[in-house]
Amino acid sequence: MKILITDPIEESCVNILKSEGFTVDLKPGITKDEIKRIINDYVALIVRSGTRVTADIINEAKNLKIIGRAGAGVDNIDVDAATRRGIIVMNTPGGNTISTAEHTMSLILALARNIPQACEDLKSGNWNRKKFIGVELYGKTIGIIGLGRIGREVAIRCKAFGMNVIGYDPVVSSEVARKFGVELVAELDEIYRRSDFITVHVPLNEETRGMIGKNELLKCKRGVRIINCARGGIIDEMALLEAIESGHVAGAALDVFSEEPPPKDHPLIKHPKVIVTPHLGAATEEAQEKVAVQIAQQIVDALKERAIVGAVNAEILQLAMNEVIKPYLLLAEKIGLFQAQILKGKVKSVTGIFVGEMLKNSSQILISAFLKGMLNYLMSEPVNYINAPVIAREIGLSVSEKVSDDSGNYTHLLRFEVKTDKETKTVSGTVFGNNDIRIVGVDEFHFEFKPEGILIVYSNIDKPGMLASVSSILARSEINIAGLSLGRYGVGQKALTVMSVDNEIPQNVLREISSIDGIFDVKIVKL
Ligand SMILES: NC(=O)C1=CN([C@@H]2O[C@H](COP(=O)(O)OP(=O)(O)OC[C@H]3O[C@@H](n4cnc5c(N)ncnc54)[C@H](O)[C@@H]3O)[C@@H](O)[C@H]2O)C=CC1
Ligand SMILES: O=C(O)C(=O)COP(=O)(O)O
Repeated sequence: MKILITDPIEESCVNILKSEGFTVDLKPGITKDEIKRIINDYVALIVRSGTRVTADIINEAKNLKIIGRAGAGVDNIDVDAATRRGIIVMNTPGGNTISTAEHTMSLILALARNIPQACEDLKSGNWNRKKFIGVELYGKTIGIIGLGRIGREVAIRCKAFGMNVIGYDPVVSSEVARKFGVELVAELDEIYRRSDFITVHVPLNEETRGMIGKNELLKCKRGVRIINCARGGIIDEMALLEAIESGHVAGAALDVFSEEPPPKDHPLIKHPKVIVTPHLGAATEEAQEKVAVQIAQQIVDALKERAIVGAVNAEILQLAMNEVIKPYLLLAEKIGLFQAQILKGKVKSVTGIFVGEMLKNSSQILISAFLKGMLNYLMSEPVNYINAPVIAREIGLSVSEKVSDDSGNYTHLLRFEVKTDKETKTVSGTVFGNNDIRIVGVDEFHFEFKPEGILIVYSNIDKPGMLASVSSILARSEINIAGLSLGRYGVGQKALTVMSVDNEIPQNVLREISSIDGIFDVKIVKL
């Protein structure tokens, strides 16, 4: 199996992958066209922020299973396109947290004391002590937007400088924020209104793109200093330039830019009140070693199906590695495949009904497993746990779940109800022992059969001779019956028969069985 790496990465990443038996092609600086030309050969792609993994690359990658980001931000990867194709996207959060927090502190201090400007001035032969008078951090208020891994480490360090730290993050509680010395505010406006320094530590996404623009900057205190060590594009660059030129913003420190590398004559970068670094937040020996090792180990674990760590679009996959859940996933998939082959009409909706705490807690992945089984049969493109819900949505399938206490005496029971434009069909199953999967109900009929191999499924009137007629046709064609399961209402009423056979059923045999009086809806099901 081959792995492609398209950005510079520490050697330890390559060494780990090779020691686990993978072939690794390290091609930093490779062009997009070249990636598109060769990507089909690879099962995994590893990038940093330099490679834009766009939908057109992803669509060429027929064998790709994982896109690994050696770092935190995945905004350079089209995660939706990857999910649609069933490709895992994973990052290595935490590996570069400290380095980025320390870089943020370096920028805050450098900005407060005009260090880059003073350094450049002195190197060009001047001795200007007055020109570079700065401000103290002590006693100033810093507003931290985004109190995740990096935001929190920045908060701890700002506290050590005697700053008053306020923060905004919709998913963090006041209690948690207080542990890091942060006063949580309810509105971003309060950050703008109160802060002497503002630093952003949020991911770049549709919600955060341009979140600090002209209006937000106007809400800030006059003389505010702004730091961006997260992503270019979160702060509107032109609005920031205008606010600095007008004197409303005293200065900015930027590690990241909306276009990287930025254009040569970027007016914001050239501005004397702006200090810049070329995306160096994670550029330390320690961070690079950590993210290189982490991404290599995560990819090995995922490709060898040992564990899924760091997946940003497939959190539920971790459950698929759980030995107790595994047989239920196989069962759900087989029920999906079974339903797809016996249903009449166009599928409109699927409802998963779960009995037992363990199954209720795993409902999402069980539904994905069912959809995987059903959609792989109905559609020509490959469907897996990751893209199954997306594809279901695309084709207008309504998917829901219910919990049930109607266990039919089973501790754990899965039931999938599928509605088409012609009928509703419900199939249930359970697992005996550790991994003996069984279908135990089809509609109102109770059964017990193993969902595997070739099955003949038919409805019939429950009267003498039905089974003998079918078995004599099969015997004549030298088809061996391996198992039999009958479900019926009562004598003389409608019944359902599931017969497992050892050989393929030729069309003429199928026609002959279908023509028996009292037998109808004959289906061959392959599981
Ligand atoms: N300059 C550099 O080299 C580096 C930059 N980064 C950037 O920093 C970002 C943050 O990294 P981590 O702290 O590790 O991520 P994280 O996921 O631990 O934290 C992000 C936080 O932002 C919060 N958030 C999301 N949307 C928000 C919004 N609209 N308003 C306020 N808060 C919001 C989240 O709730 C979360 O707590 C990354 O996404 C990446 O883009 C990360 C590492 C290095
Ligand atoms: O991890 C992140 O989000 C970063 O921005 C670091 O980027 P890099 O891996 O240094 O290109």
